[in-house]
Amino acid sequence: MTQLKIAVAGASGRMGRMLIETIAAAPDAVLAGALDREGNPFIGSDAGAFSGQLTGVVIQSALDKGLADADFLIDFTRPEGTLHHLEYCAAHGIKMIIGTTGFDDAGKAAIRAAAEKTAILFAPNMSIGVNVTMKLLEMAAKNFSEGYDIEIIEAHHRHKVDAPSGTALKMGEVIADALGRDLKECAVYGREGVTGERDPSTIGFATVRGGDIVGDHTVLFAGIGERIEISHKSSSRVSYAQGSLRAARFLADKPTGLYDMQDVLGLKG
Ligand SMILES: NC(=O)C1=CN([C@@H]2O[C@H](COP(=O)(O)OP(=O)(O)OC[C@H]3O[C@@H](n4cnc5c(N)ncnc54)[C@H](OP(=O)(O)O)[C@@H]3O)[C@@H](O)[C@H]2O)C=CC1
Ligand SMILES: O=C(O)C1=N[C@H](C(=O)O)C[C@H](O)C1
Repeated sequence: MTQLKIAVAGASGRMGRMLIETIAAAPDAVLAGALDREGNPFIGSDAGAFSGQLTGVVIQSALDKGLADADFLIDFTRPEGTLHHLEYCAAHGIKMIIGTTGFDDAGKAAIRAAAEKTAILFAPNMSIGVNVTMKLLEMAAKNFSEGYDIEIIEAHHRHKVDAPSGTALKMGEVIADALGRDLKECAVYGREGVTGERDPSTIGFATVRGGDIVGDHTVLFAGIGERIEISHKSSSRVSYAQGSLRAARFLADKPTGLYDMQDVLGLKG
């Protein structure tokens, strides 16, 4: 069996650690490198030290060392980190699975441009459950286009730095597209003070941050006499890591191009 040679960026982070454990347990993948940024206290440590299962792969800050043996980079870091790695991967034909959230429009454009040089899978949520939920939302939105107010509520752990979550924003885009609206024009991010009555053409977002919540998303369609809630709740980061490995398998025979988890799951169209 050909082994997928995968490096992990943000190796000491919450997702990095989970990815390293998941790769170690996968029969068709091998950890081929580990990255963290300069100054990170774990540079020079074995990437498996957190789980007590040594990998023989040392966490590096230099991209040429950390990526020397890798065909794939799985990146769950921060936008500035991912964009730095992106340039190197595009130049060296290393395929990327990008889970980082919080990109601005210029960051997203850089990812699109890099996908002309290498294969990239970019998704704000790698879990199978969330991506199937996206499809349910598309179907629901088409049927609740009149008379239902749409609100997206998300909750995450106290360490999360971006809001609303990338998943909530993607849910908003899927719903807006299904309704023929532009999310940039109809999104309302939080409310305070005398807001006036709700504009029915808007899609509202509410953010909760606290404790160790892994990631909860609910879309509320509130009508007269009834309301419908479509929810997904993550109880472990393992679903994101397993989805990322599935994404690497999907990219294995793709030389270039930009994909998302809907492509992996055959849910497009
Ligand atoms: N798509 C998906 O399915 C999921 C996406 N995410 C997203 O993944 C990202 C990471 O989440 P999480 O693991 O919880 O975060 P953590 O803060 O736990 O980990 C981030 C890692 O990236 C490193 N890092 C931070 N800034 C840079 C940089 N500029 N260059 C290189 N490395 C950097 C950190 O190093 P240091 O400690 O030195 O700062 C750390 O090792 C977030 O954007 C989150 O929203 C999370 C879960 C699922
Ligand atoms: O930061 C997190 O933890 C998560 N981030 C992603 C997002 O912003 O949607 C995915 C997941 O919800 C966990």
